Amino acid sequence: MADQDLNNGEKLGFEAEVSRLLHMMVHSVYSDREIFLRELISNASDACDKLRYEAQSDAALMSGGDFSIDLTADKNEKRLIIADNGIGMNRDDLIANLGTIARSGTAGFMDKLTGDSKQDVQLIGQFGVGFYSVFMVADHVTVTSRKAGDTAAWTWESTGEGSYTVKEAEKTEAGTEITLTLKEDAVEFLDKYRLNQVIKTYSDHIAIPINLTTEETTPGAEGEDDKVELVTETVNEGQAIWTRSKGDVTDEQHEEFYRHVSHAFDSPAHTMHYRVEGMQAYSVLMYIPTNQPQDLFDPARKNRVKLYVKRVYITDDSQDILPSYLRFMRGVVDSEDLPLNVSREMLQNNPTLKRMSGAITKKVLGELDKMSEKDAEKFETIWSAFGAVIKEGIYEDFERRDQIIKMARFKSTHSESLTSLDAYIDRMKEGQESLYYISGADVNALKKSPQLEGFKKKGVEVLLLEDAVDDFWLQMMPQYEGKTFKSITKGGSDLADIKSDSTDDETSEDKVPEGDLTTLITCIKEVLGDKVGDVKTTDRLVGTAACLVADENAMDMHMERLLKAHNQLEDSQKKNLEINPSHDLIKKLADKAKESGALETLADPILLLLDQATILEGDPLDDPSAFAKRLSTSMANGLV
Ligand SMILES: Nc1ncnc2c1ncn2[C@@H]1O[C@H](COP(=O)(O)OP(=O)(O)OP(=O)(O)O)[C@@H](O)[C@H]1O
Repeated sequence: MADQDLNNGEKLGFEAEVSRLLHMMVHSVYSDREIFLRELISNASDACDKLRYEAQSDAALMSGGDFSIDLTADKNEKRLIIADNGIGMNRDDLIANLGTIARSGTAGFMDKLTGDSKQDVQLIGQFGVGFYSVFMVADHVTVTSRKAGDTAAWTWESTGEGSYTVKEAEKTEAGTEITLTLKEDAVEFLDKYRLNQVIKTYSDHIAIPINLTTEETTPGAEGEDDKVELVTETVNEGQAIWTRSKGDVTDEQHEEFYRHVSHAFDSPAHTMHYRVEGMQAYSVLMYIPTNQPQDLFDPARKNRVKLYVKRVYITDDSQDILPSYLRFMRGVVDSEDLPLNVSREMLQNNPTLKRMSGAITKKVLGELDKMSEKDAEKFETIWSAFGAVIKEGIYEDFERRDQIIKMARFKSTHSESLTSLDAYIDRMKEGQESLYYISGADVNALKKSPQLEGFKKKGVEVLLLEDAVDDFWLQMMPQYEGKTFKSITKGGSDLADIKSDSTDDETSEDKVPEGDLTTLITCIKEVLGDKVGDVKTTDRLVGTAACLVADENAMDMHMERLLKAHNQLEDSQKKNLEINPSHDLIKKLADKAKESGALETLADPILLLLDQATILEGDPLDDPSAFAKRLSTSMANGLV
């Protein structure tokens, strides 16, 4: 609710979520309060980048000279001022940016709050809370800003308690000046050495000079007052980190730059820092994160790598720098060849960018490939976080699909660790022609699938595919190294041709004789009618009497479920019921099927057989109450 303030400003309430957040900032004790400075400097640097870009097409916007971030510590007033000559904010920007939760990092933070303030406060480090973190150290904050190109300036002011005011102000140049009146227990952030240390730790990589002005006192001579002077020094290197040579950048600097550039709070799992010269010239400083970024599975599948041209920031929204299946990468690509005045629109289908993108993609995949051989453990960690996304490349990058599938890792019944397809092939059994897999969203459920029983018994390895994308790339790539992928939930799994590990196999088993089986199958078909496609015997079951499988030429059952869930498929295809001729229940049914009146006595048990196979698939029953009745009758009969 807006209302007129005494100073003629407009008083506005924070969005409810912001109030909640600010309450935490004001009242909780967080040990790493110094991060507020990182946030403010990072925002100031982004603001300068934005103005530099805008000024490419409108030089008049650049009225303030070279970019810099200027910090002034005023011990008397207990004030710390952070000023930049970047893009600035108008009144609406101030309200939208400093009155609501607009950024995903802060939203992620809010989502994770538990209500236990001790626990919650630790999340600040993991998610960051942007500008609002200033209220950990300041009890009063003013932000005076003038947007480049505007003449009006505005001051935003708050104590972090429920509301803020916005009023017109005077400011001679575009940019933003933030004044923090520090809390009693935060005056350490006025000390030159402390400020130096914080800036060096978190912001050394910032490509704009960060100047620090502090008061320096020199003792006066006998009878004279001490001399107090203002001293300004530039604290950071001020050189874009990606233009430094590889050996000059420490791990800590990479970590800080990664956090700045990706707005993330984990550490990079892998760093790629290199420069290309020749036909094309560009620098790359990219990171593979440790944790999955929040927007990883957003349908927009957006890239976040920032594009610079000759050190000038252009965009972080170019979908042409890397293919979507590498959208987890974070960092910077700085081209020497693109024109400086390139507009974001011009980047689409730009041949220079395309060539660069192709080369960078090749390099990323090459690096992953190398890592998969030389540092399997690190590769598996990265694959576990991003494999599901990289596999999209098998589906959509025809040129690199072979390379991606070769490096892909999968869960399997062989062991707890991941396997490559090459390693799977090395372990294939004599007589095994296909690469067997089962797909579904939950690996633990997959491991219990009845269809696996026969494979386990024969020691035949089955890949457990748990990512939705698996069903899609399998359509594009039905074979690997001349071997066909076969779903074990489909017919034709030809287990009989594979030599078994165990000796107590097939022969010793007393199965239902062929003739009796034929009678039983006829009976089952009669009872089930068109509820199933076909009824067959199978050797894929051991402890289970019957299961449902898709026809050999039909769509895999998991794929069908996925498509139905997305309304892309209406009718399911009929499944085949496969029965286990070694199972006691099937033996008993086969005996009964020979008697007269079998159709009537076996109707309920046969329907139950189908019901339980349906339940095992995790599918709902068509008629649960009929199932309950059948089950009760059967149990009652059994108990007599
Ligand atoms: N010095 C500044 N100059 C211009 N705009 C600013 C400045 N500081 C903040 N802003 C604006 O306020 C917004 C919110 O800032 P905040 O630090 O809360 O989050 P953020 O910077 O968007 O996210 P992150 O902290 O992940 O970088 C920024 O996106 C920016 O638009």
